[in-house]
Amino acid sequence: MRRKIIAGNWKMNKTPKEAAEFCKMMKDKVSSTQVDVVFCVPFVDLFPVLEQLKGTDIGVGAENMHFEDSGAYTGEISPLMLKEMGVTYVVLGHSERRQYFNETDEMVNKKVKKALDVGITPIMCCGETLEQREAGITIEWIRIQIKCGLLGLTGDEVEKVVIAYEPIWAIGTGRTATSEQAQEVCRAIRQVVGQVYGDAVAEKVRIQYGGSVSGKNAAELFAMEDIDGGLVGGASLKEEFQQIVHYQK
Ligand SMILES: O=C(CO)COP(=O)(O)O
Repeated sequence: MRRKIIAGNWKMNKTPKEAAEFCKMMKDKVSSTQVDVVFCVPFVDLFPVLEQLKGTDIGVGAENMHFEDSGAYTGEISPLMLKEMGVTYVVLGHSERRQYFNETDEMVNKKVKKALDVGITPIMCCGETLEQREAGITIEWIRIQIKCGLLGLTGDEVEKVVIAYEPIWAIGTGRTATSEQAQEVCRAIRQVVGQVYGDAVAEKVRIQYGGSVSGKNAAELFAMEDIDGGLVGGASLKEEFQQIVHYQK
């Protein structure tokens, strides 16, 4: 039985002070023994968030990182920096990074490998555009993203990766994929992992859905067989996040 993982992705929101206040208010409300809960936050918020969440079972993640340990990469943050701070997750290959910062599958693959090497759990994102969905090539596209993102990893490593399926047309639009649409793609992701790394690995890998997840639709989405939780944008910035974490109630 896979343990569900529900992660907030704050994106470029909350100053360090706002981050600390929010965590102080939310930490007891989103503590859960049923599911893994993670806050993925901007780099400058990591310190106050780690401070506030110390002693809780809530994980803290970054929203990106470089694939080198150090070097002449002005403005970048390295995996070793994150590791030393106590960061345990990192979102990689989010569609916003692919779209606005030209991240390629090859870069995502390097970052996923590096995160695993330093002991940070990657949350690797994939997802299709509306045009791709309408052209009927969603599954093909997702299979390519997954195969490229995981290229060169061992089965043991793949088991540790969290995969987030986020249809781009559902992000920040209020237009959630139906639970059947989300399930169909999450199932296809598990199948491709199974084909490349074997069924035992596929059974263990956790696959999240992301895209307008809310307190209202979380229970239905997370009840689907191949959906092991969510990557939550807008609703993770608000008290509503607690309804998502406690979706069973
Ligand atoms: O991109 C997302 C999470 O990474 C989803 O964002 P929303 O929940 O705001 O649609």
